[in-house]
Amino acid sequence: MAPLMFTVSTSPLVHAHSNIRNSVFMPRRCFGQIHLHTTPSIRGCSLSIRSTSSPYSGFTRIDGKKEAKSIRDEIKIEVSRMNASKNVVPGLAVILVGERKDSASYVRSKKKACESVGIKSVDVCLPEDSSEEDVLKYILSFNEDPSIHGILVQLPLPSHLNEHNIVNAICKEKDVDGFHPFNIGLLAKRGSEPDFVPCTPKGCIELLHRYNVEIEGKRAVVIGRSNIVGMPVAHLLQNEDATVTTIHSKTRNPEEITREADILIAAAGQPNMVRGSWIKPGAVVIDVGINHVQDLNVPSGSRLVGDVCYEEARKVASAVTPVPGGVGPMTIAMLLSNTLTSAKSIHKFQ
Ligand SMILES: NC(=O)C1=CN([C@@H]2O[C@H](COP(=O)(O)OP(=O)(O)OC[C@H]3O[C@@H](n4cnc5c(N)ncnc54)[C@H](OP(=O)(O)O)[C@@H]3O)[C@@H](O)[C@H]2O)C=CC1
Ligand SMILES: Nc1nc(=O)c2c([nH]1)NC[C@@H]1CN(c3ccc(C(=O)N[C@@H](CCC(=O)O)C(=O)O)cc3)C=[N+]21
Repeated sequence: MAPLMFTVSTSPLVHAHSNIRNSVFMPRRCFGQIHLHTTPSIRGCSLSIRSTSSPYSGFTRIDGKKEAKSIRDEIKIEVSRMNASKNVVPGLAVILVGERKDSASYVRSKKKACESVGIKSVDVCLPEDSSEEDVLKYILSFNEDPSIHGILVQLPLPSHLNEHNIVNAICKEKDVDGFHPFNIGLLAKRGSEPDFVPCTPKGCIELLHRYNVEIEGKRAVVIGRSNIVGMPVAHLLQNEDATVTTIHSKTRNPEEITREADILIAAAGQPNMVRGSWIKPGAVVIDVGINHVQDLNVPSGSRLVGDVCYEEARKVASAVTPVPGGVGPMTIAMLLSNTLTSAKSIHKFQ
């Protein structure tokens, strides 16, 4: 079979000149080309065995942790430049309702990330049985607070609360999650750009850009259609001229569709759902899934895995994001980026 051509760079030098101010919507120059070949299909997801060999020598592990650090470094410089010029510190308010451990852990990570770049973070932790009015009271007060430039309500909310009413109450100028219908509408509308793009989808596209993955004209398949990840990432890919197919829980024979994908984004919340045999040889795979699975070999008794069986995927794909260390850190970096953008826009600082 003739080798396929795909533009993924393996050189770390290509990451050196990123610019957070316009990086997400700006197509990047493609540096290297990798010649791909087919590999035999692989059965059985080797969950606990770390294989070191890959039949595809040009395989790239997409390092979200490293890219997120580099983005944070750029944001830190911008935050201090703004502070020096305008005497303004960007402020992010995070509202957490209830006691979900994973949500509390994400909120801690966000706080730590804010501190690392000089963004002020304000956390409000409300009890599980809070009423809609309780939550709305905080949102309306942050909407008016000039020291707050971004507001995030950690999802999922307890089931008695109406997510729609709560998310819509965040003023669109401070909607750093990009979940407000105004921003989602602009994302979906041709020829327009939202003020804020949801952080996880933005992080996925940013990784593709930073690794010089060509999107235009490619076949992209997104597994999942949620408001947080699947739907917005499909719009972003389409806005970059990919031909996009979305897979959801009612899709029949999903593996027949994923095998056509040059770019595969998995966001279903199903541990190791995407096997090696689901992947087109040479495809770029972005694993958004965050799943805790039991592992009695580790002291905590559980382990984090994605939606993609990484050990199989690395033998077929040209590039894959790991979990942890892939999309997750990028999500938080994009939240910081959106908060900085908001502060700059509110204070008219370029
Ligand atoms: N790394 C990060 O930064 C982030 C990670 N996540 C993780 O990403 C994953 C998805 O999150 P989120 O979008 O919020 O999840 P949701 O549960 O809201 O949505 C899951 C989507 O996947 C679809 N789906 C579920 N099971 C299957 C299946 N077997 N086959 C095909 N499609 C399926 C659902 O279909 P249907 O619409 O038909 O129900 C739905 O559209 C989770 O693991 C979550 O923890 C989420 C946000 C950020
Ligand atoms: N309003 C709102 N906005 C969100 O963006 C939002 C949300 N609600 N609810 C939950 C999901 C999930 N999410 C993650 C953020 C960071 C990591 C992350 O940093 N993960 C690390 C590992 C973390 C760990 O070890 O548990 C990694 O993948 O390397 C994961 C998931 C944001 N979400």
